[in-house]
Amino acid sequence: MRIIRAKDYCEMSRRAAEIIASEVILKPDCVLGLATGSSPVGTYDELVKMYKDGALDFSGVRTVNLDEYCGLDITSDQSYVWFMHHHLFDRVNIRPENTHFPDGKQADAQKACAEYDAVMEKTGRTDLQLLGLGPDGHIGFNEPEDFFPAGTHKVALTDSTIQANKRFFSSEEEVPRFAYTMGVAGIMKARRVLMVVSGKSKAGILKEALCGPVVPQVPASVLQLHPDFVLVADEEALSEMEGAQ
Ligand SMILES: N[C@@H]1[C@@H](O)[C@H](O)[C@@H](COP(=O)(O)O)O[C@@H]1O
Repeated sequence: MRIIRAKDYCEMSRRAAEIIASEVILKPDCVLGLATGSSPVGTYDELVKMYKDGALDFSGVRTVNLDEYCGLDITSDQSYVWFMHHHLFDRVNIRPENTHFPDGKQADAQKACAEYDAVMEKTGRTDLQLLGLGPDGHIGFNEPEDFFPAGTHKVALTDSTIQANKRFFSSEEEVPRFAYTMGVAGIMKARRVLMVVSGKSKAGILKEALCGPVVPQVPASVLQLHPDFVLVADEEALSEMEGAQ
């Protein structure tokens, strides 16, 4: 595990974007695993800046996103498809057909999950998987469980996740209760995993995930076992890990 300490959210975003950019420069047809949430927004902004400066070309890049809410139309501004278009895809020269998500509108969960696993299989091994960290230790939407779910699966969101994500909706009732998410095996098979974490509110769960036992009740703890795991976090997020690193 490598830990890159950033002063604040801005520096975290810049450092993470530099790591992603080097991937794209070295392998123009790389597969990027992408994440939603507020943590990677600054990283996407930095990538857009580099693209606009002529330093990055996304025309060969392929992407697989971690997750999608069940039931939301892709035109909904709460869907993760919309999020990715708004924050990254519509601002760079990525080909829309090279971007992939679980199909949140597919009511048949088995079909939706099998289809996404097949898409990932066809796309090939992810070169770099970007992750945020949920307040309960979730990665993607892999919520605390008694086991690590391997493949794409349907999850019931925990109350903590619903509470955390309701800020993006006009009311708590509107937060979808279910999502499709890439499984832990899908995340772990990436050649490199890059996690961005910012703020005091994540300090406790970050320490638990990276310094505590590897248990499925803290899904992010599995990252301790990844051979090329890079954490880019700001001082506030790292504040409880001092001395434990
Ligand atoms: N499914 C996403 C996760 O992939 C993300 O990591 C998490 C943290 O979000 P934030 O970065 O806003 O704290 O939010 C959502 O639940």
